[in-house]
Amino acid sequence: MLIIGGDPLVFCVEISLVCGTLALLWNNLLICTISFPLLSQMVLFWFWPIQIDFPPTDFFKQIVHNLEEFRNLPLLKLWIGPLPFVILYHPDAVEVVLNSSKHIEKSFPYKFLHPWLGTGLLTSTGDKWRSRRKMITPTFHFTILADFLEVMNEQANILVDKLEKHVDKEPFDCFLDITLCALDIICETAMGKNVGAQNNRDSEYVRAIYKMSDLIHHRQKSPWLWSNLMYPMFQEGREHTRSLKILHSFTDNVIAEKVCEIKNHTQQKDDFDDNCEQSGPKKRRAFLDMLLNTTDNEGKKLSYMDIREEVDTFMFEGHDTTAAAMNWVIYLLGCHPEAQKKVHRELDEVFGNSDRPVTMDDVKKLRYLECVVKEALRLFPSVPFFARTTSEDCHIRGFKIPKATEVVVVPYVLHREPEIFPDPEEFRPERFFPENSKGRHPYAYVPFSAGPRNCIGAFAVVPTTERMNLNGDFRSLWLITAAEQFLLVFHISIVITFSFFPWASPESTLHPLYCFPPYWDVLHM
Ligand code: HEM
Repeated sequence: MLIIGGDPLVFCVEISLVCGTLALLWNNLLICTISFPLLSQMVLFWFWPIQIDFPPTDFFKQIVHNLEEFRNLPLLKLWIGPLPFVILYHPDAVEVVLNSSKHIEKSFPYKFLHPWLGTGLLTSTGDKWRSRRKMITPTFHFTILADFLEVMNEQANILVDKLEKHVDKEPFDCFLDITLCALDIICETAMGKNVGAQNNRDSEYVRAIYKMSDLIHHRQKSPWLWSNLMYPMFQEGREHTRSLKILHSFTDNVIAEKVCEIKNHTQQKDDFDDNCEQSGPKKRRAFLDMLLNTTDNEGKKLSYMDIREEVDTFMFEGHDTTAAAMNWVIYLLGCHPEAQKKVHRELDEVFGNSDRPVTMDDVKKLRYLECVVKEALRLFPSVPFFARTTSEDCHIRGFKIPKATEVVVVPYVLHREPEIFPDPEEFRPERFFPENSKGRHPYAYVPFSAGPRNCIGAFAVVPTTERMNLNGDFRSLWLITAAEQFLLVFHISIVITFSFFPWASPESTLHPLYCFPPYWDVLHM
């Protein structure tokens, strides 16, 4: 009945979950792995190609729905096509994987990022990942981030000017405006190139980034698109090749320009040094400048392809996540006028009537706003799930998980554990006040992942990964993460502007026309 009347994936997921659960109750994950895949695969392979093409919203909604239903079970397993995934949604389970320096290998679906991102920091593994992480970490030093603040201020001003045009007018969808602002910031900080996406939303590069993200997401959940040989035969595969060309030639040009610029600059500096003392305005350095100068332990520089894969990785990881988070923060403040009022009060205390640029000191003083950002990332983590392949046998919540198992951490569900976050669906920034976060399980809140392979954007101002794991234990605002700073600066501008809007005033809530990242919206219907 379910197959005929409903969605075959739901049916398969449910069969797998029930079977998996029974096997787990018998305390033997392997029985489950061996006994049931045939049934699930048969159904999936017969029906998937016809019916799995439902929107990403439904796909995610189904997974979350099932996890909520079985939350009280120690572990769950989900089949995606021929692949079984062990799902982790309890802090003890998440800790085993994230805290380990062994389980650093990314899961199979990350392979579809390789044509675009190569094996950069996000997708690499083993020694390559270790040495890259060591090389790149210093470029996220606090002082370097302070330089980037200037770019954030400039771009945030452009955004505010755009938003001001809507004051006292009809409600509108601000999702794209905010996303383009995030994109401009990452382009300038990562590559030192102003792409002007905010003023030209139709740029070929911008369109290619979005197309590529959609294509990869779709391919990850469509087993018939997995073969590299077959993929180009599909319309999607051809679009993939086209977008890839645009993205790579853009990065190629930027790197070539940069190399040229550095050569000229070195030449000019040598000539200049020969004649007199150096003076003039300080040149802003981008992540790319640093990559071009970075060396490994043996003093070897990164190759051209190494640099390109890292620039592409940071372009992708650095803007999508922050854009989603900013949008959610604004939405939640619009829905919670009391919290919005408090943010306003705090901004007034720090800025008064001034419209000067935001400084690092200002950011440190905005304690309530920081809690708002954290609570938004709890409810709507920008990376709602991420996955690893286990590198050795391990034990999770009493079960033996064999080497090479695909495991998925689902922060969206983890962050809703009612024993740790009572009334989990409620937006309560107070949860992150220092006095309320004492003693919280260190792996109960992981919007930036955690452990040695956490988000490098979050790692920046925290001296050790272990300290970063103490999520919620932010005794000093020096521990604000890089990614959060990025969000806060935007946020200040946005809140100021939005306060002019009748529908976002403390007395009202955001208009329903407001649009969200696609994978979340149906969850509230
Ligand atoms: C709200 C903002 C952000 C959130 C919520 C976030 C979240 C995450 C998460 C969950 C991961 C782990 C992904 C996985 O294991 O597959 C990750 C990894 C990563 N993030 Fe972020 N991120 C944010 C901003 C940034 C920014 C601004 C940058 C760079 C400018 C960045 C660069 C990276 C990189 C390079 C990795 C891979 C790290 C590694 O594997 O060693 N992220 N991020």
